[in-house]
Amino acid sequence: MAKTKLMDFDRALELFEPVIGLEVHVELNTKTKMFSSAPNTFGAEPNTNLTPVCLGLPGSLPVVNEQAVRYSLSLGLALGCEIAEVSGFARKNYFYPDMAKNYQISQYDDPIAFDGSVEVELASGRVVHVPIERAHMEEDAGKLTHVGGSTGRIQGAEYSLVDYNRAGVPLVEIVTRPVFGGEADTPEIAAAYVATIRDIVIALGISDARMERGNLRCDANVSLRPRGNEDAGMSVLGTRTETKNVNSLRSVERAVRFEIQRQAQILADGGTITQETRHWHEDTGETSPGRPKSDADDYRYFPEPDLAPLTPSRELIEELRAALPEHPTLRRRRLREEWGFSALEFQDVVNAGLTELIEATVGEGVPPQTARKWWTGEIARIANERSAAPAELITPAQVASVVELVDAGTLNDKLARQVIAGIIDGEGTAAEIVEARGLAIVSDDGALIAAVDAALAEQPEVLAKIRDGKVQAAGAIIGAVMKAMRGQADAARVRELVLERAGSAEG
Ligand SMILES: Nc1ncnc2c1ncn2[C@@H]1O[C@H](COP(=O)(O)OP(=O)(O)OP(=O)(O)O)[C@@H](O)[C@H]1O
Ligand SMILES: [Mg+2]
Ligand SMILES: [Mg+2]
Repeated sequence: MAKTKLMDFDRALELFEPVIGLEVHVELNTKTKMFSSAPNTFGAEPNTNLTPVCLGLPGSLPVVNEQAVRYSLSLGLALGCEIAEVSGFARKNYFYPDMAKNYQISQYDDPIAFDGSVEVELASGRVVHVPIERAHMEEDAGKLTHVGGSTGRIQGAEYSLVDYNRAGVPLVEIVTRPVFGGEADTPEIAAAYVATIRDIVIALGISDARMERGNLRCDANVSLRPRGNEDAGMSVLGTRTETKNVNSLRSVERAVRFEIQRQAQILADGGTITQETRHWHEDTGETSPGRPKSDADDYRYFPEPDLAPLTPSRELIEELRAALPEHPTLRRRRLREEWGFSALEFQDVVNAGLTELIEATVGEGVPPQTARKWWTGEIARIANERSAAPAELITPAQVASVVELVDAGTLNDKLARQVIAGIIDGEGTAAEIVEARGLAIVSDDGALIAAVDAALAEQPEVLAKIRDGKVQAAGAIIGAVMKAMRGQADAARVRELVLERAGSAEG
């Protein structure tokens, strides 16, 4: 495939203002599906999580999942949306083999939540408010696997397999209004917005939110308009493309950036943008055309006759509002300040998914920087080595018990690492491991002095240097003593003793 002609990104921004709109689909982690009692679990044998409702078999009737409604209401509230007093379901009619019913139950002109705003913080610290048009409930379709052929798509495949386990899984689609005002950071805004949605649904506990599993998927709409229209708002918008199902944060950023550069080149060459869906290719970093799509796509929406409208009570809404968790962006800002971490330190913690563990460890009385050091250091290293999650290896209380022994002078950091390894291997409590492995620091000066004297006697040239006032030479002796003590000594105390004994040793 010929490489797509792209305009330099900075040049594209000189000529055009990028406008983006994001549609995020969130799969809810309810026990059962949106309209049936079929289990909502990932990874089951294909076509086993099914009831007649999932397949739309004649005579089957959908029933709304109450948990899914509560989750959707909570999400709507967390997005700062208004909640509709009455909202209904509608049939969106189209044919595709991943959908046995030939229609998807969705919401159309009366979504459950609308008119919200999400605060998004960029790496630079800039805060952007992304306006939310609507969040509506719908059901997921099944999953197709195309076999043979080279496109990975239904066209050209030898045959395709269909798994309806996902058909009927509850979804919320969150749709933004067009986002203006991004410049060089428009691609980053897109990724940071999706990250914030992910954080919100995780904080709410309503979705597993694993993008690689498709629990959270983003369609990225991008258009450009010539400079000079910045104040025109919605009245002058360029033609958009919609890149479908982008499934990582990095890909969202790359796909938006790519579309800006691609569209800019076409427009600058006097061409026009085709309104279409596009596919993102992780390997080449490019998008390719999908199907043409007009705003007037006629899905023949009509009210779902088998479902009554949703009329959540004021009491329920207020109950859910009161139970909302702290907004993840605000929570992060608060924790960062409370812990006194640098932006980089904090970002590392967030990226490693260690925020909650560090918070719990601090709750056990460990200073934040100490908690950070152990979780991002030794524990993360072992977790990585064993492809395990840190939380599965050791608890915050266990980490605190090790830190306590360090503070008490029983352990130094090196010994503490061995104790942590012992805890992870199930050898017992920190105290038991110190006892069983004989790990405690030797605080008996008698044993230390003997080791220091022996090391000084072995390296008379170093001894002479120390006596000449070259104190930095003591490092060699300290090292030898620490080695002789198998690390079980307090290095600061050893240093004191080395200087003391060198001064008094007879030459
Ligand atoms: N000219 C434009 N440039 C960039 N974004 C746009 C433009 N026009 C609309 N958008 C954004 O595109 C998204 C359109 O999503 P919406 O769900 O409303 O419709 P759709 O993509 O036509 O339908 P479907 O849900 O079937 O994909 C919204 O986020 C909207 O803000
Ligand atoms: Mg949409
Ligand atoms: Mg769309």
